[in-house]
Amino acid sequence: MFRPNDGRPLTLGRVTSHADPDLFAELTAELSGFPAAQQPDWPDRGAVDQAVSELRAMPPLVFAGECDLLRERLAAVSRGEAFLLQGGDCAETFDGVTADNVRNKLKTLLQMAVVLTYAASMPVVKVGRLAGQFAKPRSKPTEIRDGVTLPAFRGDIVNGFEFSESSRTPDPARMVRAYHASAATLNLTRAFVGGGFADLHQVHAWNTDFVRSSPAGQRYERLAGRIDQALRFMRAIEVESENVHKVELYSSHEALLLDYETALTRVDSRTGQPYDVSGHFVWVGERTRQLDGAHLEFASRIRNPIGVKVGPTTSPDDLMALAEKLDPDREPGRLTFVSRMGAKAIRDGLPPLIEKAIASGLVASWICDPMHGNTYEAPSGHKTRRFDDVMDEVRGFFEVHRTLGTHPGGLHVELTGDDVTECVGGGDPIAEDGLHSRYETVCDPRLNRTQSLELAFLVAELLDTAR
Ligand SMILES: O=C[C@H](O)[C@H](O)COP(=O)(O)O
Ligand SMILES: C=C(OP(=O)(O)O)C(=O)O
Repeated sequence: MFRPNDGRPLTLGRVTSHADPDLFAELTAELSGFPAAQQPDWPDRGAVDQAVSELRAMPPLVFAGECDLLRERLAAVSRGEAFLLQGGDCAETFDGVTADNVRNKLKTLLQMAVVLTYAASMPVVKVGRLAGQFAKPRSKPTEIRDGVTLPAFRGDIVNGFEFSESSRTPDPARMVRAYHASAATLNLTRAFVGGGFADLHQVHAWNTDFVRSSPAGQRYERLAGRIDQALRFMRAIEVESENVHKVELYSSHEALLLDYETALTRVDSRTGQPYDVSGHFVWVGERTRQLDGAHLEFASRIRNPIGVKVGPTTSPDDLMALAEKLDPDREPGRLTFVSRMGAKAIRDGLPPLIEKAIASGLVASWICDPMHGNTYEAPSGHKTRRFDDVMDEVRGFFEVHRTLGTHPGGLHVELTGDDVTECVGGGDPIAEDGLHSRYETVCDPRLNRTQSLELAFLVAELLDTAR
C-alpha cells in the first residue's frame, strides 16, 4: 500500500526485520507434511538453504498494517461497496524492472481505475500483479524443442527463459534476485504514487503515446475532460478533497514458490500474527489449490488477505472446503474468490458456487479473471486469447451476479502498459497472423494498454447498468 487516502494514521507495527526462527522452523516443519505441487527440482539443496537464509535476513517488502488496511478495503468489496481492479504481468521478469515498464503498467491501472470509478461511483481498490509475480505454475514440467527436452520455464525466480540447459536449470540464488527486483519495483511504484504521478490532475498525462490515438484512448480523453471540469468546479467551490492527490495501490502475486514465501513470512509484533511480507495480497492458483496441499496450508497460516482461483472443475463443496480452510472465522475482507471459468463455462459454472455460498451465509469477494480460461494456441504456435472471449466472460460474470442479486466485485487481468500483440482482436484489432510482431510475454498473453482500456470501458458500462 502506498498512501492511505482516508487521512487515518497507518499503524505499521514493528514487523520484525529478521525472520522469527521459531515461526520459520514451525512453518517449514508443518508444511513438509503436505504435498507441494509445482515446486522446482532444485539441484542443490545447500544453495536453497543459503538463499533462504539470505532472504530471512532481508527487511519486509510490505508491512502488516498495510495488509490489514487492504483487508478492510476488500471487506468493502465483499459488502458491495467497492470494486477491485487487480492487474499486471502474467510473469514479471528481472529485465522488465525498468522505469518505463513500471510506469506504463501503472498508467494502465490508473486509467482503468478512473474509467471504473467514474462509471460505478464507488471506490476502486487497486492491486497490481507486480513486485513479486515471478513464479509460474506450468502444465508440463518439461519443454521439448527440436528433440531436446529441458525443464519448463517456471518464472525468473526459478530459472531462465532462454532454452539452454544452463539457463533452464533451477537456480535458488534467483529467489534473492526476485526479492531485490520486487523491492526495486515497489520502491519505484511508491515514488510514482507518492510523488504526484497518480494525482487525478494528471488524468490526461496518463493517456500518452500509442493509446491516445486509439478509439479507447479518444473515449478516455473525453472522459478525462469531464473529470477536469469536475475538478475545476470542486476547486471553485472549495471542496477539493485530499483523495484527488493520492492513490492507494497494493501489490499481489501468486504464492507459489514456497521456499520464497516461507522465508518472507514474519511475525507482526503488534499482534504476534504471521504475515507473508512478500506482498500485500497473495493468491493460491488453480493448479495448487488442493485441499490437502501445502499451498492452502501455507495460506491458511498467514494473516494477509488471500485469493483463491476457482475454475470449471470447482464444485460447491470444494468452494466451501476452501472457505473453511482459508477463512474459518469468516473475517470480512479475508477471502477473495477469483473465478476463471472460461467464456463458455462461466454462465453455468459460477451460479452453483455463488448459490452455495449464499445458502451457507458465506460472505466473500467475487472477482472475475477472464484470461486463464480462454487461452488457445494460434496456428502460428503463439499462445493467445481472443479479446472477444475475454469480454464475453466478463459479461457472463456480470449476468450471473445480476441474476443472483450479488455484487460483481472485481476484475483480475493480465495486462501490460506496452503496445504488445499477444491477444487477438480489440478495437485496434490484432489478427492471429500479426501476433509475432510484438509478442513479448514469457508466459501467457497479456492485454495491451489499448485493449485494457477498452475492457475497462466495457466493465464501466456493466457497472453502470448494475447500479
Ligand atoms: O499463467 C498461467 C500458467 O502459468 C500458464 O497458463 C500455464 O501455462 P502452460 O500451459 O504453458 O504451462
Ligand atoms: C496461473 C495463473 O492462473 P490460474 O491459476 O488461474 O491458472 C495466474 O493467474 O498466473
